[in-house]
Order: sequence, then C-alpha cells, then structure tokens
Amino acid sequence: MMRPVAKGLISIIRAFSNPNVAGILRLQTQWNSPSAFQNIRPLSMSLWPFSAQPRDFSLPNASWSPEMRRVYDHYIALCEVETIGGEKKTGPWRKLPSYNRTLKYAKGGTYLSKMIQSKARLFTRSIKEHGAAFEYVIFVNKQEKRCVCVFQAGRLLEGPPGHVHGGAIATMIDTVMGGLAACLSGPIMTANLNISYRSPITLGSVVLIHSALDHVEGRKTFLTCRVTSTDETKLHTEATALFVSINVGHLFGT
Ligand SMILES: CCCCCCCCCCCCCC(=O)SCCNC(=O)CCNC(=O)[C@H](O)C(C)(C)COP(=O)(O)OP(=O)(O)OC[C@H]1O[C@@H](n2cnc3c(N)ncnc32)[C@H](O)[C@@H]1OP(=O)(O)O
Repeated sequence: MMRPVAKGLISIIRAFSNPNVAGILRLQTQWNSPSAFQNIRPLSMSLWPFSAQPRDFSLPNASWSPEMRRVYDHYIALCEVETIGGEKKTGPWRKLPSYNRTLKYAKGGTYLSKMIQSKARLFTRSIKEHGAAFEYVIFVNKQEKRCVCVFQAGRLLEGPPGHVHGGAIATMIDTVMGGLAACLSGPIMTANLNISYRSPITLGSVVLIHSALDHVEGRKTFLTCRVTSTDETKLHTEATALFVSINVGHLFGT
C-alpha cells in the first residue's frame, strides 16, 4: 500500500509531465497581484512537509547603507496612511515581496519550487552574501501605474573599475519593469528592451529605478524607465520596454 505523501508526489510529477497541466494553469492564473496567485493550488499541499512561507529578500539587512535605509523608510511610510480619526489604512504604495524564484508568487509555489528545477534561483537573488550583489526593494503604486526600486549595487557587480556593469544595470531595469508589467498585466515576458546609459553608477551607491506604464495595446504592455540618483538630480540610465502577455503554458512549451 503506497503512503499518502508518496502518492501525492507521484500525482504532482505526473501532472507536470502532462501537457494539459499548462492549460490548467492558464485557466487558473490571473497575475494581477500576488494574491491573484491564490487560485493556483498544487495537489496534496496539506501532505507536503515544507514551510509555505517563502523568505522575502527585500527586507532591510546589515549591508544596507544609511541612504538605502532612509529611502526605504520613506517609501514604507507611504504604504500606510493615517486617517483623520487616527486609524491606519493602506496607502497608495505597496512594497513588493521579493523571492528567490518567481514561482513563489503563486500560492503553493514554495512547494512547486522544490519540485521544478529545485536548484534554480532568480538571477538577482542568487548570491547569498548580503550586500555583495543586488540589494533592492520595489515599491508599486498601482493607482498611478508606476513603481520605484531602491537599488544598492554591491562589489560583485563591477564593470568599469569602481562602477556598475551595464549588464547588471540592464538586469535590474528588466526586473523592475517586468515586476511592474506583471502587477499591471499579469503573466508577461520581456519582448523588447532599449537602454541608453547616460552616466556611470558608482559601485556601492544607491540609486532609484523609476518605471511607469506608457500604454497597453492588446497583449502588449509598453513601459518607460529612468535610473537616477536618490535626490533625482542625476540621470544615470533611461529605458523603454515592451512586455507581451503570455499564457503560463508558454513557459511549459505548450
Ligand atoms: C505580482 C507579481 C510580481 C512579480 C515580480 C517578478 C519579478 C521578476 C521579474 C523578472 C522579469 C524578467 C522578465 C524576463 O527577463 S523574460 C526573459 C526574456 N524574454 C524572453 O525570453 C522572451 C522570448 N520571446 C518570447 O517568448 C516570445 O517572442 C514572446 C512571448 C515575447 C512573444 O511571443 P508570442 O508568440 O506570445 O506573441 P507574438 O509573437 O504573436 O507577438 C505578440 C505581439 O507582440 C509583438 N512583438 C513580439 N516580440 C516583439 C519584439 N521583440 N519587438 C516588438 N514587438 C514584438 C508582435 O509583433 C505582436 O504584435 P501585434 O502583431 O499583435 O501587434
């Protein structure tokens, strides 16, 4: 007689080798917000022995400079506003949690991430040492259809001596614009990304990555992006991008 955990595992593995599963995910996924992922429920979740709560990598840690912390505190304060009666309510901004796999935005994704390429990691969250590479936190304002990322570039991101590698800047721009596009349009992939590097970014410094919706045309979401100093007086980089909405099945090759 097979034990229930083994049975559950086998049904999950079978499910994922079945091309129809991609179709099921497509039917169930609305990627408008992390909570929209709650519709995706892997089989036998209650039998699964791992923690359901993924770690949020965008919380302050000891590597954050005082400037990184100051800007973070500024936006955190905008996430909650006080009413006239002195009550706290949700403000216009929201901090996006940041996981080391995008799968984890789906409810049950923590379990799935143990099963699908379990050693895979989100590029920007793949280096364990705090502060060594990408330290960042993204705040989204859905009403205004824009976001701001506070980014501190660590020493492993060097390109020109003492400055950040252009590929690392592109990675962050794609991550921030992709995060906003996903919040606004659901599951997407980057189809086109144009970048103009205007002035170098010093290694270890903190910059802001602002992104905003330009327009939506059917499945196509067009966004703009600017990377600036934290006081916004200096422009480092500009970008535009096109994200195309996909069915989750696209990722499974169906
Ligand atoms: C709340 C959640 C938070 C989440 C946080 C997550 C944080 C992490 C975020 C990390 C983020 C990282 C994100 C990443 O790094 S994603 C990784 C990098 N991107 C890729 O690998 C994508 C590869 N390409 C494809 O898979 C397909 O080509 C896609 C899916 C893009 C479109 O193939 P599909 O077969 O589906 O569609 P279609 O070909 O019928 O085209 C549809 C429309 O689009 C137009 N078009 C297509 N391509 C281009 C182009 N290059 N320039 C201009 N236009 C283009 C096309 O003309 C057509 O327009 P129209 O004729 O209808 O007018």
